[in-house]
Amino acid sequence: MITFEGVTKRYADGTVAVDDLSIEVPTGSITVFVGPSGCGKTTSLRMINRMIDPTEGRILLDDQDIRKIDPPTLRRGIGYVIQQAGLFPHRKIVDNIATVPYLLGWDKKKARARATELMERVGLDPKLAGRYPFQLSGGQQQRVGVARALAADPPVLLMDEPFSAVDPVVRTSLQEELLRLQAELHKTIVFVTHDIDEAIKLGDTVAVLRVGGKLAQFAAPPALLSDPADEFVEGFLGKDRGIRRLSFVPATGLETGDKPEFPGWTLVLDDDRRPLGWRADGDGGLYPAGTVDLAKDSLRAALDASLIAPCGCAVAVDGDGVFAGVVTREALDGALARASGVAARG
Ligand SMILES: Nc1ncnc2c1ncn2[C@@H]1O[C@H](COP(=O)(O)OP(=O)(O)OP(=O)(O)O)[C@@H](O)[C@H]1O
Repeated sequence: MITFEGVTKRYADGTVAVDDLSIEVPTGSITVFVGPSGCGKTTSLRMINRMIDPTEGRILLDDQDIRKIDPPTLRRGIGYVIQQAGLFPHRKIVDNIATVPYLLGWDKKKARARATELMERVGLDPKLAGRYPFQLSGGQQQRVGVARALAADPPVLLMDEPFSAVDPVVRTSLQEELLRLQAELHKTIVFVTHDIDEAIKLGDTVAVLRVGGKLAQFAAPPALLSDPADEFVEGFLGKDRGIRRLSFVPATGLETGDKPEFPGWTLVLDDDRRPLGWRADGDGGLYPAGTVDLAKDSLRAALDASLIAPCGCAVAVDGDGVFAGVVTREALDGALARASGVAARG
Protein backbone atom coordinates (compact mmCIF):
# COMPACT_ATOMS: atom_id res chain seq x y z
CA MET A 1 0.00 0.00 0.00
CA ILE A 2 1.16 3.53 -0.76
CA THR A 3 -0.13 6.11 1.71
CA PHE A 4 -0.15 9.86 1.11
CA GLU A 5 -0.44 11.65 4.44
CA GLY A 6 -1.20 15.37 4.15
CA VAL A 7 1.18 15.71 1.21
CA THR A 8 1.77 19.21 -0.16
CA LYS A 9 4.21 20.24 -2.87
CA ARG A 10 5.02 23.90 -3.24
CA TYR A 11 7.57 24.73 -5.94
CA ALA A 12 10.26 27.38 -5.43
CA ASP A 13 8.20 30.01 -7.29
CA GLY A 14 5.30 29.50 -4.89
CA THR A 15 3.14 27.30 -7.14
CA VAL A 16 1.17 24.83 -5.07
CA ALA A 17 1.11 21.75 -7.29
CA VAL A 18 -0.34 19.34 -4.70
CA ASP A 19 -2.33 20.55 -1.73
CA ASP A 20 -2.71 18.42 1.40
CA LEU A 21 -3.27 15.11 -0.38
CA SER A 22 -4.25 12.17 1.84
CA ILE A 23 -5.11 8.91 0.12
CA GLU A 24 -4.34 5.22 0.35
CA VAL A 25 -3.30 3.47 -2.84
CA PRO A 26 -4.14 -0.22 -2.33
CA THR A 27 -1.64 -2.97 -3.07
CA GLY A 28 -2.18 -5.06 -6.20
CA SER A 29 -4.67 -2.79 -7.92
CA ILE A 30 -4.72 0.13 -10.36
CA THR A 31 -5.17 3.62 -8.95
CA VAL A 32 -5.60 6.40 -11.50
CA PHE A 33 -4.82 10.09 -10.93
CA VAL A 34 -6.98 12.09 -13.32
CA GLY A 35 -7.72 15.77 -13.75
CA PRO A 36 -7.19 18.76 -16.02
CA SER A 37 -3.77 19.98 -17.12
CA GLY A 38 -1.71 21.39 -14.26
CA CYS A 39 -3.71 19.79 -11.43
CA GLY A 40 -0.63 18.08 -9.98
CA LYS A 41 -0.93 14.54 -11.35
CA THR A 42 2.68 14.17 -12.45
CA THR A 43 3.99 15.87 -9.32
CA SER A 44 1.98 13.44 -7.16
CA LEU A 45 3.31 10.46 -9.13
CA ARG A 46 6.93 11.57 -9.02
CA MET A 47 6.81 12.04 -5.28
CA ILE A 48 6.27 8.27 -4.98
CA ASN A 49 9.71 7.44 -6.41
CA ARG A 50 11.33 10.56 -4.93
CA MET A 51 12.01 12.28 -8.21
CA ILE A 52 10.28 15.10 -6.32
CA ASP A 53 10.15 15.44 -2.54
CA PRO A 54 7.07 16.84 -0.78
CA THR A 55 7.23 20.18 1.00
CA GLU A 56 4.93 18.91 3.74
CA GLY A 57 3.44 15.59 4.74
CA ARG A 58 4.82 12.15 4.06
CA ILE A 59 4.43 9.15 1.78
CA LEU A 60 4.58 5.62 3.14
CA LEU A 61 5.30 2.51 1.13
CA ASP A 62 4.02 -0.49 3.04
CA ASP A 63 4.12 1.58 6.24
CA GLN A 64 7.69 2.74 5.70
CA ASP A 65 8.37 6.47 5.23
CA ILE A 66 9.99 6.71 1.78
CA ARG A 67 12.25 9.55 2.95
CA LYS A 68 14.07 6.89 4.94
CA ILE A 69 14.77 4.81 1.84
CA ASP A 70 17.56 6.08 -0.40
CA PRO A 71 16.24 6.86 -3.89
CA PRO A 72 18.18 4.17 -5.85
CA THR A 73 16.98 1.43 -3.47
CA LEU A 74 13.44 2.79 -3.56
CA ARG A 75 13.41 2.93 -7.38
CA ARG A 76 14.59 -0.65 -7.70
CA GLY A 77 11.13 -1.68 -6.52
CA ILE A 78 9.27 0.84 -8.68
CA GLY A 79 8.93 0.59 -12.47
CA TYR A 80 8.33 3.85 -14.32
CA VAL A 81 6.65 4.30 -17.71
CA ILE A 82 6.33 7.69 -19.38
CA GLN A 83 4.66 9.17 -22.44
CA GLN A 84 6.44 8.32 -25.72
CA ALA A 85 8.21 5.54 -23.85
CA GLY A 86 11.47 7.49 -23.33
CA LEU A 87 13.58 4.70 -24.82
CA PHE A 88 17.33 4.98 -25.34
CA PRO A 89 17.57 5.65 -29.10
CA HIS A 90 20.98 4.02 -29.62
CA ARG A 91 20.17 0.81 -27.78
CA LYS A 92 18.48 -2.18 -29.36
CA ILE A 93 15.01 -3.04 -28.09
CA VAL A 94 16.26 -6.06 -26.14
CA ASP A 95 18.88 -3.92 -24.40
CA ASN A 96 16.38 -1.14 -23.69
CA ILE A 97 14.17 -3.68 -21.91
CA ALA A 98 17.14 -5.16 -20.06
CA THR A 99 18.31 -1.76 -18.76
CA VAL A 100 17.47 -2.37 -15.10
CA PRO A 101 18.66 -6.01 -15.01
CA TYR A 102 22.01 -4.79 -16.44
CA LEU A 103 22.16 -2.11 -13.72
CA LEU A 104 21.45 -4.81 -11.16
CA GLY A 105 24.43 -6.77 -12.46
CA TRP A 106 22.61 -9.64 -14.16
CA ASP A 107 24.73 -11.40 -16.73
CA LYS A 108 23.92 -10.46 -20.30
CA LYS A 109 22.43 -13.81 -21.28
CA LYS A 110 20.00 -13.91 -18.36
CA ALA A 111 19.02 -10.25 -18.83
CA ARG A 112 18.34 -10.76 -22.54
CA ALA A 113 16.36 -13.94 -21.87
CA ARG A 114 14.20 -11.98 -19.41
CA ALA A 115 13.79 -9.19 -21.98
CA THR A 116 12.66 -11.64 -24.66
CA GLU A 117 10.19 -13.27 -22.28
CA LEU A 118 8.78 -9.82 -21.47
CA MET A 119 8.43 -8.92 -25.13
CA GLU A 120 6.03 -11.83 -25.53
CA ARG A 121 4.21 -10.88 -22.33
CA VAL A 122 3.46 -7.38 -23.59
CA GLY A 123 2.44 -8.58 -27.05
CA LEU A 124 5.62 -7.79 -28.98
CA ASP A 125 7.09 -10.12 -31.57
CA PRO A 126 10.52 -11.18 -30.22
CA LYS A 127 11.81 -10.75 -33.78
CA LEU A 128 11.83 -7.00 -33.04
CA ALA A 129 14.49 -7.49 -30.34
CA GLY A 130 17.38 -6.47 -32.59
CA ARG A 131 15.74 -3.27 -33.87
CA TYR A 132 16.28 0.26 -32.63
CA PRO A 133 13.40 2.35 -31.19
CA PHE A 134 13.03 4.50 -34.33
CA GLN A 135 12.26 1.31 -36.29
CA LEU A 136 9.13 0.66 -34.18
CA SER A 137 5.65 2.18 -34.28
CA GLY A 138 4.52 4.44 -31.43
CA GLY A 139 2.35 1.65 -29.98
CA GLN A 140 5.21 -0.84 -30.14
CA GLN A 141 7.52 1.66 -28.43
CA GLN A 142 5.00 2.03 -25.60
CA ARG A 143 4.90 -1.74 -25.18
CA VAL A 144 8.71 -1.72 -24.95
CA GLY A 145 8.38 1.00 -22.28
CA VAL A 146 6.03 -1.22 -20.26
CA ALA A 147 8.30 -4.26 -20.71
CA ARG A 148 11.31 -2.22 -19.57
CA ALA A 149 9.48 -1.08 -16.44
CA LEU A 150 8.56 -4.69 -15.62
CA ALA A 151 12.02 -6.14 -16.28
CA ALA A 152 13.16 -6.43 -12.67
CA ASP A 153 9.66 -7.47 -11.55
CA PRO A 154 9.03 -4.44 -9.30
CA PRO A 155 5.93 -4.63 -7.09
CA VAL A 156 5.00 -1.02 -7.95
CA LEU A 157 4.54 0.51 -11.40
CA LEU A 158 4.17 4.25 -12.02
CA MET A 159 2.70 5.14 -15.41
CA ASP A 160 2.59 8.79 -16.52
CA GLU A 161 0.26 9.31 -19.51
CA PRO A 162 1.81 6.20 -21.08
CA PHE A 163 -0.73 5.84 -23.89
CA SER A 164 -1.58 9.42 -24.78
CA ALA A 165 0.75 9.79 -27.77
CA VAL A 166 -0.79 6.98 -29.83
CA ASP A 167 -3.94 6.86 -31.97
CA PRO A 168 -7.23 5.77 -30.39
CA VAL A 169 -7.22 2.23 -31.83
CA VAL A 170 -3.69 1.48 -30.63
CA ARG A 171 -4.52 3.15 -27.34
CA THR A 172 -7.49 0.84 -26.79
CA SER A 173 -5.34 -2.22 -27.47
CA LEU A 174 -2.62 -0.97 -25.09
CA GLN A 175 -5.24 -0.42 -22.39
CA GLU A 176 -6.61 -3.92 -22.88
CA GLU A 177 -3.11 -5.37 -22.82
CA LEU A 178 -2.43 -3.59 -19.54
CA LEU A 179 -5.61 -5.00 -17.97
CA ARG A 180 -4.72 -8.49 -19.21
CA LEU A 181 -1.18 -8.17 -17.81
CA GLN A 182 -2.46 -6.84 -14.52
CA ALA A 183 -4.84 -9.80 -14.15
CA GLU A 184 -1.71 -11.99 -14.20
CA LEU A 185 0.75 -9.80 -12.33
CA HIS A 186 -1.29 -7.94 -9.67
CA LYS A 187 1.12 -5.01 -9.44
CA THR A 188 0.41 -1.89 -7.45
CA ILE A 189 -0.07 0.52 -10.35
CA VAL A 190 -0.43 4.29 -10.15
CA PHE A 191 -1.52 5.60 -13.52
CA VAL A 192 -1.75 9.26 -14.56
CA THR A 193 -4.05 10.43 -17.33
CA HIS A 194 -6.09 13.51 -18.25
CA ASP A 195 -8.64 11.25 -20.00
CA ILE A 196 -11.57 10.37 -17.75
CA ASP A 197 -12.68 7.49 -19.99
CA GLU A 198 -9.23 5.93 -19.67
CA ALA A 199 -9.39 6.45 -15.89
CA ILE A 200 -12.76 4.74 -15.66
CA LYS A 201 -11.72 1.87 -17.88
CA LEU A 202 -8.43 1.12 -16.11
CA GLY A 203 -8.88 2.27 -12.53
CA ASP A 204 -9.93 0.08 -9.64
CA THR A 205 -9.89 3.39 -7.80
CA VAL A 206 -9.76 6.89 -9.28
CA ALA A 207 -8.44 10.07 -7.68
CA VAL A 208 -9.93 13.14 -9.39
CA LEU A 209 -7.77 16.23 -8.84
CA ARG A 210 -8.63 19.83 -9.53
CA VAL A 211 -6.27 22.65 -10.49
CA GLY A 212 -4.47 23.81 -7.38
CA GLY A 213 -3.64 20.19 -6.53
CA LYS A 214 -6.74 19.53 -4.40
CA LEU A 215 -8.33 16.11 -4.30
CA ALA A 216 -11.91 16.39 -5.54
CA GLN A 217 -12.94 12.74 -5.15
CA PHE A 218 -11.35 9.36 -4.51
CA ALA A 219 -13.65 6.50 -5.43
CA ALA A 220 -14.14 3.39 -7.54
CA PRO A 221 -15.49 4.13 -11.05
CA PRO A 222 -19.10 2.97 -10.45
CA ALA A 223 -19.36 5.18 -7.37
CA LEU A 224 -17.79 8.09 -9.22
CA LEU A 225 -20.32 7.75 -12.05
CA SER A 226 -23.34 7.31 -9.82
CA ASP A 227 -22.40 9.82 -7.17
CA PRO A 228 -19.98 12.57 -8.24
CA ALA A 229 -18.85 14.61 -5.24
CA ASP A 230 -19.57 18.03 -6.75
CA GLU A 231 -20.19 19.99 -9.95
CA PHE A 232 -16.52 19.93 -10.92
CA VAL A 233 -16.38 16.11 -10.84
CA GLU A 234 -19.76 15.88 -12.56
CA GLY A 235 -18.60 18.20 -15.34
CA PHE A 236 -15.31 16.37 -15.67
CA LEU A 237 -17.07 13.01 -15.96
CA GLY A 238 -19.09 14.35 -18.88
CA LYS A 239 -22.33 13.04 -20.36
CA ASP A 240 -24.01 9.60 -20.33
CA ARG A 241 -23.01 8.76 -16.78
CA GLY A 242 -26.01 6.47 -16.36
CA ILE A 243 -25.29 4.42 -19.46
CA ARG A 244 -21.55 4.29 -18.72
CA ARG A 245 -22.26 3.07 -15.22
CA LEU A 246 -24.10 0.06 -16.67
CA SER A 247 -20.68 -1.20 -17.85
CA PHE A 248 -19.99 -2.10 -14.22
CA VAL A 249 -23.25 -3.98 -13.68
CA PRO A 250 -22.88 -7.66 -14.65
CA ALA A 251 -25.45 -9.15 -17.01
CA THR A 252 -25.37 -12.40 -15.01
CA GLY A 253 -28.79 -13.44 -13.85
CA LEU A 254 -30.74 -11.84 -16.72
CA GLU A 255 -33.63 -14.16 -17.40
CA THR A 256 -33.83 -15.82 -20.79
CA GLY A 257 -36.46 -17.68 -22.75
CA ASP A 258 -35.15 -20.88 -24.31
CA LYS A 259 -37.06 -20.68 -27.62
CA PRO A 260 -35.16 -18.98 -30.46
CA GLU A 261 -38.14 -16.86 -31.42
CA PHE A 262 -39.88 -13.58 -30.68
CA PRO A 263 -43.30 -12.52 -32.04
CA GLY A 264 -42.75 -11.81 -35.73
CA TRP A 265 -39.16 -13.04 -35.70
CA THR A 266 -37.28 -16.35 -35.72
CA LEU A 267 -33.66 -16.66 -34.77
CA VAL A 268 -31.61 -18.58 -37.35
CA LEU A 269 -28.87 -20.77 -35.88
CA ASP A 270 -26.05 -22.52 -37.74
CA ASP A 271 -25.30 -26.25 -37.40
CA ASP A 272 -23.35 -25.56 -34.20
CA ARG A 273 -26.29 -23.54 -32.79
CA ARG A 274 -24.49 -20.21 -33.18
CA PRO A 275 -26.86 -17.31 -34.03
CA LEU A 276 -26.75 -16.13 -37.66
CA GLY A 277 -29.46 -13.50 -37.40
CA TRP A 278 -33.20 -12.83 -37.00
CA ARG A 279 -35.47 -13.88 -39.85
CA ALA A 280 -38.44 -11.51 -40.29
CA ASP A 281 -41.80 -13.30 -40.67
CA GLY A 282 -42.92 -10.48 -42.98
CA ASP A 283 -40.24 -10.01 -45.64
CA GLY A 284 -38.17 -13.12 -44.88
CA GLY A 285 -35.01 -11.00 -44.60
CA LEU A 286 -32.18 -11.87 -42.22
CA TYR A 287 -31.26 -9.15 -39.73
CA PRO A 288 -28.34 -9.05 -37.28
CA ALA A 289 -28.66 -10.72 -33.88
CA GLY A 290 -27.19 -8.68 -31.05
CA THR A 291 -25.47 -11.24 -28.84
CA VAL A 292 -24.36 -11.06 -25.23
CA ASP A 293 -22.44 -13.49 -23.04
CA LEU A 294 -24.29 -13.22 -19.75
CA ALA A 295 -21.44 -14.84 -17.81
CA LYS A 296 -18.92 -12.18 -18.72
CA ASP A 297 -20.59 -9.16 -20.31
CA SER A 298 -22.19 -6.16 -18.65
CA LEU A 299 -25.75 -4.90 -18.55
CA ARG A 300 -24.61 -2.16 -20.93
CA ALA A 301 -23.57 -4.85 -23.44
CA ALA A 302 -26.95 -6.56 -23.00
CA LEU A 303 -28.77 -3.27 -23.61
CA ASP A 304 -26.60 -2.58 -26.63
CA ALA A 305 -27.29 -6.06 -28.03
CA SER A 306 -31.03 -5.54 -27.61
CA LEU A 307 -30.80 -2.21 -29.47
CA ILE A 308 -28.91 -3.81 -32.36
CA ALA A 309 -31.48 -6.59 -32.80
CA PRO A 310 -34.40 -5.64 -35.09
CA CYS A 311 -36.91 -7.11 -32.63
CA GLY A 312 -35.33 -5.29 -29.67
CA CYS A 313 -34.36 -8.54 -28.03
CA ALA A 314 -30.79 -9.54 -27.10
CA VAL A 315 -29.59 -13.07 -27.76
CA ALA A 316 -27.61 -14.76 -24.99
CA VAL A 317 -24.66 -16.92 -26.02
CA ASP A 318 -22.15 -18.96 -24.05
CA GLY A 319 -18.38 -18.53 -24.11
CA ASP A 320 -18.21 -20.44 -27.43
CA GLY A 321 -20.84 -18.23 -29.06
CA VAL A 322 -23.50 -20.96 -28.85
CA PHE A 323 -27.15 -19.93 -28.38
CA ALA A 324 -28.07 -19.85 -24.68
CA GLY A 325 -31.48 -18.15 -24.78
CA VAL A 326 -33.34 -14.98 -25.72
CA VAL A 327 -33.20 -12.19 -23.14
CA THR A 328 -36.75 -11.16 -22.50
CA ARG A 329 -37.67 -7.48 -22.55
CA GLU A 330 -39.17 -7.83 -19.10
CA ALA A 331 -35.90 -9.22 -17.76
CA LEU A 332 -33.91 -6.39 -19.32
CA ASP A 333 -36.34 -3.71 -18.12
CA GLY A 334 -36.29 -5.18 -14.61
CA ALA A 335 -32.49 -5.29 -14.52
CA LEU A 336 -32.26 -1.68 -15.77
CA ALA A 337 -34.74 -0.55 -13.13
CA ARG A 338 -32.76 -2.32 -10.41
CA ALA A 339 -29.51 -0.81 -11.69
CA SER A 340 -30.94 2.72 -11.67
CA GLY A 341 -32.36 2.09 -8.17
CA VAL A 342 -28.87 1.19 -6.98
CA ALA A 343 -27.48 4.27 -8.73
CA ALA A 344 -30.07 6.51 -7.10
CA ARG A 345 -29.11 5.18 -3.67
CA GLY A 346 -25.42 5.73 -4.56
N1 LIG B 1 9.53 22.60 -11.46
C1 LIG B 1 8.44 23.33 -11.34
N2 LIG B 1 8.49 24.62 -10.89
C2 LIG B 1 7.38 25.37 -10.72
N3 LIG B 1 6.13 24.92 -11.01
C3 LIG B 1 6.02 23.67 -11.47
C4 LIG B 1 7.14 22.80 -11.66
N4 LIG B 1 6.70 21.62 -12.13
C5 LIG B 1 5.36 21.73 -12.23
N5 LIG B 1 4.96 22.95 -11.82
C6 LIG B 1 3.57 23.46 -11.75
O1 LIG B 1 2.86 22.64 -10.83
C7 LIG B 1 1.53 22.45 -11.29
C8 LIG B 1 1.27 20.96 -11.40
O2 LIG B 1 2.09 20.43 -12.42
P1 LIG B 1 2.02 18.89 -12.84
O3 LIG B 1 3.00 18.67 -13.94
O4 LIG B 1 2.14 18.05 -11.65
O5 LIG B 1 0.54 18.82 -13.42
P2 LIG B 1 -0.20 17.73 -14.30
O6 LIG B 1 -1.54 17.57 -13.73
O7 LIG B 1 0.65 16.51 -14.42
O8 LIG B 1 -0.29 18.49 -15.70
P3 LIG B 1 -0.34 17.92 -17.22
O9 LIG B 1 -1.59 17.10 -17.35
O10 LIG B 1 -0.40 19.18 -18.02
O11 LIG B 1 0.92 17.13 -17.43
C9 LIG B 1 1.40 23.20 -12.59
O12 LIG B 1 0.86 24.47 -12.31
C10 LIG B 1 2.83 23.33 -13.06
O13 LIG B 1 3.00 24.50 -13.85
